[in-house]
Amino acid sequence: METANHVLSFSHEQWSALAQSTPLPLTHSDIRRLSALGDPIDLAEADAVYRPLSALLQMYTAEVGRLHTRTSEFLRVREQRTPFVIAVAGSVAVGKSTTSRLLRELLRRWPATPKVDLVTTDGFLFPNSVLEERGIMDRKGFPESYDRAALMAFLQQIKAGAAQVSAPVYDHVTYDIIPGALQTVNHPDILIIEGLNVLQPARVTSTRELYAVSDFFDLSIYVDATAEDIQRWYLERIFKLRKLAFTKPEAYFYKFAFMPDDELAAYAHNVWNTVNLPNLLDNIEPTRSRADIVLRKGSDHTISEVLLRKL
Ligand SMILES: Nc1ncnc2c1ncn2[C@@H]1O[C@H](COP(=O)(O)OP(=O)(O)O)[C@@H](O)[C@H]1O
Ligand SMILES: CC(C)(COP(=O)(O)O)[C@@H](O)C(=O)NCCC(=O)O
Repeated sequence: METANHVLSFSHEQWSALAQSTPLPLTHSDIRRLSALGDPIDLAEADAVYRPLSALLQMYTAEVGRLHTRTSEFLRVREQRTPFVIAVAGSVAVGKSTTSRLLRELLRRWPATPKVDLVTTDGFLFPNSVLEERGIMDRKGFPESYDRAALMAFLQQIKAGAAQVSAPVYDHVTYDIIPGALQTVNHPDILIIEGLNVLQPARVTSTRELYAVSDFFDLSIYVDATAEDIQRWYLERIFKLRKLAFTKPEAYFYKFAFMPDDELAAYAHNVWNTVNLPNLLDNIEPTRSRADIVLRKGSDHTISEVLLRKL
């Protein structure tokens, strides 16, 4: 017997057709702002695919807002609504940051949600000194490389409705946490939290409580692609970074700035095969089915399929 499917699937064509009936087409000033992000985003794709997605996310936040008003009346409480938290998960180099920055800009355009913040979970990695002490410097990005309790506490504060909640900051140039640096989030309408491991299931703690960071999400998105495509994007990104970030003397990878192409490619293949691919297969991909929305990308970064859980 065929099992019933709890997921709706839209092809690129079906999904982009929704753009025709979606409000807020991109204006010249939106295009200027999106271009200023510096991401290689195809603006026609942003308008056709990500704009309907932002409309759908907007619908979810508006409905939760209505539920908040009605339940507050029923309970006779006067609590301010908490930020709507959207998680963005997926492999290293699948395009989580690019997708999150684009969604942040598109969501900000809606009158009900002008304040959208983005936090990446790399700020919750343990500093390199701790990773070295624990002998897990080559496990950066694996679940054990994060200060999960600090991430939980951050999200718990956000969903408590606290003002001024701070997160540590990671620097991809120095490849480490910036000592003392903080990103402060001040009660946004929407918070996007982006990272490899945000959909990890609950673990038993020393107090024997089961907890998962996803307990504090209102909605989650998994960005998906084949491991072969992601590996290529990872390599291409390293070559792009060599021309930019790696040339800074303070860069952790400064030694790579002048490395011959074949040596840099060999290094990147090695990191992919020994770190990022095993992390994808063992820890990240198994969480895909927990997401509310899956964005499946084709080899040219276009969204080939959108999968949504049925309501
Ligand atoms: N929609 C897109 N169109 C073109 N290139 C993209 C797109 N999304 C991501 N990329 C490129 O793919 C690489 C990985 O994307 P990035 O957002 O940095 O991944 P992640 O945050 O998942 O590590 C980068 O070089 C980025 O410029
Ligand atoms: C910093 C990252 C762990 C990503 O962190 P995230 O924001 O997804 O929590 C990753 O980009 C990374 O640097 N991984 C280490 C292996 C590598 O150098 O590719």
